[in-house]
Amino acid sequence: MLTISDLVVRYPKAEENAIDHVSVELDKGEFVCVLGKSGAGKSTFIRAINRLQKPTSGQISWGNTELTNLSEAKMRYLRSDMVMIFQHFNLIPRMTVFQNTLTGSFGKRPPIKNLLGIFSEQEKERAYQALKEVGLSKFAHKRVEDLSGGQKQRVGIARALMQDPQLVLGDEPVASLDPSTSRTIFELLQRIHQERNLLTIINVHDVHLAKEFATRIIAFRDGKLIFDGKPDQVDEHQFAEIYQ
Ligand SMILES: Nc1ncnc2c1ncn2[C@@H]1O[C@H](COP(=O)(O)OP(=O)(O)OP(=O)(O)O)[C@@H](O)[C@H]1O
Repeated sequence: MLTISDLVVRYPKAEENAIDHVSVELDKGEFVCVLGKSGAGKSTFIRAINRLQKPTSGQISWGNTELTNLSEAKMRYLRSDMVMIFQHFNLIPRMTVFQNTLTGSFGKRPPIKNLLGIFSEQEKERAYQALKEVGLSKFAHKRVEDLSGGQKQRVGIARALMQDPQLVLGDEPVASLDPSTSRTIFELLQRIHQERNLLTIINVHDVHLAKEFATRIIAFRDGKLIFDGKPDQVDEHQFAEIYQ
């Protein structure tokens, strides 16, 4: 269970809170899509959960662990429970698909092994397995820079699977992809979500995708949580409220 209590994020020198006293509980098994117009606070919300953005006040708890005051070392370990899938993939373009996937195991290994690039047979096997899961086995030894956007995002997902995550965060993971590829990526995320019984939280601009794939939708406006409900409750009236 992810429990967010009275969360505030204010950026330095900003006059308004980017996240303004938000409380919400999200549970395993839920596929949550986060809606809101540009600047509403979606990305800040997602980034505060894994502390890429430090909260100004309030609490975020994952299970029994309170995240907001955790030391960086402990957070680093815990973060490996959580994975982030980014809009621009955050891959290393000149490295192969396989090498990029292996980097997903970094969080739980001694830094020296990461630095030297030493991986066990078991880790390599897991990377091949992750690539199989996202349908990229054939591309394992291709350089990432030679892939399409959708394929790159699959590498991002394979890298995430290497961490054996409990919580998947997506910061607009399909914003750079065409509609058909976006749908395929959502199908993949949904399959992984269901097979592993995860908590998945994804920012998305496309309301149709959110309504089709989410089990729950939350929406922000000016940093405030203004909607929390089932996808079929996002009707024309709600749509106008969210995007006005
Ligand atoms: N690094 C930053 N420094 C200062 N202000 C920021 C920073 N990042 C975001 N903001 C501000 O915080 C608010 C929320 O931004 P955020 O990126 O979370 O919105 P968003 O809903 O994800 O928008 P988009 O859909 O355009 O990505 C906005 O007013 C934005 O200008």
